[in-house]
Amino acid sequence: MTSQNDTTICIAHVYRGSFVHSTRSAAVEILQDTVLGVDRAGKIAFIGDGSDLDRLSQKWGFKPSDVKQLGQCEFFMPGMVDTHIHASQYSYSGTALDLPLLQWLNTYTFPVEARFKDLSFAMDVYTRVVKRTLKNGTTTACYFATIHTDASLLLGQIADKFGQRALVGKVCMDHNNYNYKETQMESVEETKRFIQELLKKEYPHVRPVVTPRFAVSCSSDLLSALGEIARNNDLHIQSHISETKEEVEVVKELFPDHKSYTDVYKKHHLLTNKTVMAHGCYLTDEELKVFRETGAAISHCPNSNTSLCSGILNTRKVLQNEVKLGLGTDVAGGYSPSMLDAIRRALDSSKVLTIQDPNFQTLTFQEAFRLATLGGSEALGLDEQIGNFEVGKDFDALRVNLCVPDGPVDVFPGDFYLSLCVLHRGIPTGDDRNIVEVYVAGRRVVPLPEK
Ligand SMILES: Nc1nc2[nH]cnc2c(=O)[nH]1
Ligand SMILES: [Zn+2]
Repeated sequence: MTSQNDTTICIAHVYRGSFVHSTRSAAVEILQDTVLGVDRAGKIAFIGDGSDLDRLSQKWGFKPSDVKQLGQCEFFMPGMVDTHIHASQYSYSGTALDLPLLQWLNTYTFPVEARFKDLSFAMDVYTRVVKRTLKNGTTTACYFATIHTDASLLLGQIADKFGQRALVGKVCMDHNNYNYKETQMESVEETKRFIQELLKKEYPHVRPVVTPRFAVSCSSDLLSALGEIARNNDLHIQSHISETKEEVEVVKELFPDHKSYTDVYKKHHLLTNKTVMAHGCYLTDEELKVFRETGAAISHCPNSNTSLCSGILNTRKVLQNEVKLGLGTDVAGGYSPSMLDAIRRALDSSKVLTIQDPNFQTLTFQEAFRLATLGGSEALGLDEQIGNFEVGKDFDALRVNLCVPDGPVDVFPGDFYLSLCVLHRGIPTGDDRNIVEVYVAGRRVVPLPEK
């Protein structure tokens, strides 16, 4: 269907049914019997009431018979935003979780990442991780690749091919015990080449992100150079911060002239309103204040935090400090590529804090849902474009069916009307089988192409 109305917006698709999303004022809002139109550019052109269909069809120039009606057990929710995932670690996810972070990196991670010099290995792993995360409803991923420029460019190409929205980072590190590193000059030059070549491709939904691995593996000169590259090109920045106590101590020794771990990144111009830092388990109130002032965001990676015994992020404190917060899978420190898992782990880890202190205000299910969608879009500075169903935003959406044959969720007759209760049941028990279609900027990307 391609209809053109008098304002020359061409409507490509119209859906009718239940929609659930977060807004600035409501952690979860359920829109029953709603009609949503998507234009040819993949943007949401209108949202209206089902009872108003005739008027909407005249105004927007579509035929009521072209409307795609959702089933009784179905609803649309916004695509999920994974604010921190290592595409290059996907091949060993679910294994090698028996060491603390710094040993884990040297023992398992760096040897695997070193293999990405081989583009055929990179092609295999990156193709699988993009397909797997899309099937699990990740419409936007903020990826770490490896130090290899050409393999990192390949990740961008694969995300574009399968239609995933992605920030892709060529990892930078010039300081490390293991033989997986670059010189400072190589790191800077290759980062510039990566940015230039990725931008030259003009992929509509794939952008480069400046990626110092973390302060432990970067010299001060490299951090400064990367801060400057990000500023000169108005780019996103991603890294890790305060994931474990041991790491915080190492950073203190490496950067004795800095007030805190946060101060290291701030002084090197790496904390901006386009920065997302993973973990942050041990950030002090003073450091959180710096995050708020700079507009930098935190990616909460609960699966990884428990799998590597790193720590527990106090999400309530982060939210109370008005620091932007999203969720990340942190594959392969986190063993699951699924953002539904990230929602569940965020709730679990918050409950552990309540067990330790009954006065701790546990994260609600609704808040966790928001972190995975609108919160993630805010953390990546993409909330003008994605994150919920608002007119003018891109239609990044998941069509969820709670009653798929042989699916993991049992829906009872009284549940058919979409309610918070049904949603509440679907999130803890549902999985990728329930995500029957995935859309990025209006394009259907799941089911995946056959070949
Ligand atoms: N979880 C995790 N933390 C890191 N800190 C520096 N590099 C990494 C990594 O690859 N994974
Ligand atoms: Zn990470």
